[in-house]
Amino acid sequence: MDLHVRYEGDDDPKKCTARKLARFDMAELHRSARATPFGLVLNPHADTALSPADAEYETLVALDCSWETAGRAMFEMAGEHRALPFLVAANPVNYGKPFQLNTVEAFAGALCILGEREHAERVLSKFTWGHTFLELNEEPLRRYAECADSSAVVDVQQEYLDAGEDA
Ligand SMILES: C[S@@+](CC[C@H](N)C(=O)[O-])C[C@H]1O[C@@H](n2cnc3c(N)ncnc32)[C@H](O)[C@@H]1O
Repeated sequence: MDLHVRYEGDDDPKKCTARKLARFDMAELHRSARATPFGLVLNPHADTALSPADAEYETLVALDCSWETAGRAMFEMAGEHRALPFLVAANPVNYGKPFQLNTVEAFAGALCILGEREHAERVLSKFTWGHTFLELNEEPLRRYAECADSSAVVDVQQEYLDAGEDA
């Protein structure tokens, strides 16, 4: 799976995980939506959850911008848009927050669900906290990767959301 980033550049460049991936030739940055290749777009506002049924695609796209500007309109670009199911961030900025992943975490979560666990480990290995993302999300990632389709992923996600409400 090729990793592409629609790079907005409005976040702290020193902490930007997409720029770091690009430095290691692990992802390609694009400065405009037009220049960004068609593929699976990781979009937290999408109506459909990512599932193993999406593994036929060869291009994964994230939008790297600050969470303050990451509204629905920012994601207007060609592609098949998918939201990631319940997963928890492990990065020092948003540690423990569900759904609000940074770009490398979003790529890694998606790669695991799409059956490319080794690729996920490779991208995360560039970050000191990277392996923590896989540890924190070990069980949901394994279960999502076993689902047949998006609705099965949503059913599994509901169990984690319900467990959170009971806690
Ligand atoms: C808002 S940017 C923030 C990036 C941060 N500045 C960094 O350095 O990594 C994170 C991107 O990861 C993807 N992403 C994060 N959480 C997601 C989710 N729950 N569902 C789908 N995509 C998500 C989206 O493409 C989103 O725009």
